[in-house]
Amino acid sequence: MKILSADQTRQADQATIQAEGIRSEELMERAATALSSWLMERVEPDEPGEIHIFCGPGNNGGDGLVVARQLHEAGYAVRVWLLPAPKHSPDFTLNRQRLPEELPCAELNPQKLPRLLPHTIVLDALFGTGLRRPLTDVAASVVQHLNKAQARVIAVDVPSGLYTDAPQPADSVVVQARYTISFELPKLAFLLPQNAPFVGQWHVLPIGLNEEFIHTSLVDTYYVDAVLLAGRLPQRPQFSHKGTFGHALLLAGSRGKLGAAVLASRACLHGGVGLLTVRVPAAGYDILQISAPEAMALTDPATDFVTELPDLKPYAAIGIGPGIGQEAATRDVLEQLLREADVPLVLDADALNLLGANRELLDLLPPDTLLTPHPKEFERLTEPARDDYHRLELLRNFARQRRCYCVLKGAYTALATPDGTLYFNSTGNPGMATGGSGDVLTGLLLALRTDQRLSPLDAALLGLYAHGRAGDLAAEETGQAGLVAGDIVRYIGPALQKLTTLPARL
Ligand SMILES: NC(=O)C1=CN([C@@H]2O[C@H](COP(=O)(O)OP(=O)(O)OC[C@H]3O[C@@H](n4cnc5c(N)ncnc54)[C@H](OP(=O)(O)O)[C@@H]3O)[C@@H](O)[C@H]2O)[C@@H](O)CC1
Ligand SMILES: Nc1ncnc2c1ncn2[C@@H]1O[C@H](COP(=O)(O)OP(=O)(O)O)[C@@H](O)[C@H]1O
Ligand SMILES: [K+]
Repeated sequence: MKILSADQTRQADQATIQAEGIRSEELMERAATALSSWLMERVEPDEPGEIHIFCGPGNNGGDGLVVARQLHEAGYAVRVWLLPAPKHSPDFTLNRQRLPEELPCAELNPQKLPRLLPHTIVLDALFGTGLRRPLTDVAASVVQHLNKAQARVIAVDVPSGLYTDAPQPADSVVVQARYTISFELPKLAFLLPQNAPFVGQWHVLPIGLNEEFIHTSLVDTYYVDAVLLAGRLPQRPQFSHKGTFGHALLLAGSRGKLGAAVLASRACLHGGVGLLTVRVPAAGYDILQISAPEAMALTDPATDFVTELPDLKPYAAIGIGPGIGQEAATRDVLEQLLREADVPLVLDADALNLLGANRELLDLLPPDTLLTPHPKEFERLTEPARDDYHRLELLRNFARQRRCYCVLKGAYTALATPDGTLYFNSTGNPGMATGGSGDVLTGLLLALRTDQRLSPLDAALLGLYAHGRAGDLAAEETGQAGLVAGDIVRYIGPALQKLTTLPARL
C-alpha cells in the first residue's frame, strides 16, 4: 500500500468525487457508513449510556454527524457535541441539517464541558487531515477534557490534534484515542512509536477511493502488506538442486553468545538457503554441529571470538554480526570482508557496532549492502535523532549516501533503499521483543540474499515480512509473552510458503 501525504489524501478524495461523478457528501456518507458498521459490529444498541460524538467544523466533524444520524436510526442512544467555530464546511452544514430533531445536539461550552463516565464511548470527530496548526482555546480544552476522562475514545480518521505526516510542536494537545479508525490507507503518523499514545489500535476501512489516482500518485513511502509482495517470491523449480539457492557464509558468535550464531544459522536454513557454512570461534564447534546439523562449521583458530576471514570464493552471499563481539581482531575481519567481498552482504548487531565505533569503515560498504540496526545501533552509525520523523530522515539519508539498504527494526520495521524510498513492514508483534529475534531476521535475510533470483529490494521486503509473519504464527501457539526467538524460526517455513503461493500480479 502507498502512504499518501495529507495533501495527497485530500486530492484522492477529490479524484474519487470527480471520477465517479458523485457529490462530496456522498463520499462522506460512504466513509461514515463504513465507520458506523465497524461500530455496530462491536457495540450493542442496548449498551448502557449514550455514545458521545464530538464534532469539529470541517469534514471530520461532518463524518461524525453522519455517524450520529446512522447510529440513531439503528437504535443507538447518541448525543452530539459541536465545537463552536466561526465557519463550517458545506458538508458539515448539510449533515447538521440532516440530523433528526429528536437527536440531542448542543454546542460545547468550555466552562461546562459534558461529564463523561469511565467507559463512555466517545467518537472524536473534531479534526482530521485538515488540521493545519496546533489546537488552542476551546478545541484544546475539549481535547484535554476528553483525555482526562477515562472514556473509550474512538478517533475518526486521525486523533484530533495529530498531524498525519509531519512532526508537531512539543506539548501539542492531541486526543489519546483507544482506537483510530481511518479511511482507505494508513497514515505515516500511525507507524511511529512517538504517536502510539494518541493513535491506540488503528484500523483502515476501505471507502473505494479512486484506484487510478492512488496508482499514479508519486510517493516515497509504502506500507508492506501481502498484496505488495504478491508474485515476488518464486516457487522452487521442479529440477532445482542445492546449488540453485546458493551457498551462504555466516560469521557469528563469540564465547557466551554462540546462541546468536545458532539462531541465525537455523533461520538461514529454514529460509531456504541451499548450503550454509558458519564461521564460529573454536568454542562454538560442538554447539553449532549439534544445534544446527544441516550447517557446516568452519571454526576459527581462536577459541573465543572470530579472528580470521575464511576464503570467500565459495559463497554467494555473506552475513556477519550476530553475537560476534567487538574485539580488535574481529574488527579487522570485518574490514577485510568489506574490502574483499564482491557478493551481497548482510550486516547486523556487533558488525554494526564496530562500524559505528570505526566510522572510516563505512566508506568501504559495497553498494547494496543490507544493514539491520535497531534504533540504538542506528544511532551509533549516525547521530541521535530529535524524534521519530527525524530518525526516518536520517535513515533515508544514510541509505542514499551509502547506497545501501538499511533497516530500522522495531514495530513497523522500516527499510530505506538507496533511492531514499521507505517501506514499513506490517507484520510482527510485541512478543518478538525478546533476545535473539534480530538474529533470526539476519539469518533469514541472508538466505534470501543468497537466492540469486531475488533483487536486493525483494529479498529485504520478503525477509522482513516473513520474519514478522513467522512471529505472528508463533505467537498464536505460544502467546506473546511465551514466544522465544527459536519459535520464530519454526514458523519461517509456513510464512514463506504463504508468500510463495500468493498469485502474481499481471
Ligand atoms: N473530502 C472528502 O470528501 C472526505 C473527507 N473525509 C473526512 O474529512 C476530513 C478532512 O476534512 P477537512 O479537510 O474539512 O478538515 P478537518 O480535519 O475537518 O478540519 C478542518 C477544519 O478545522 C479548522 N481547523 C484546522 N486546524 C484547526 C485548529 N488547530 N484549531 C481550530 N480549527 C482548526 C479549519 O479551519 P481553517 O484552517 O480553514 O481556518 C477547518 O474549518 C478527513 O479527515 C475525513 O474525516 C471523509 O469524509 C472522506 C471524504
Ligand atoms: N513490538 C514489536 N512488534 C513487531 N516486531 C517487533 C517488536 N519488537 C521487536 N520486534 C522485532 O524483533 C526483532 C528484534 O531485533 P533486535 O532488537 O535486534 O533483537 P536481538 O538483538 O535481541 O536479536 C526485530 O526484527 C524487530 O522488528
Ligand atoms: K478526529
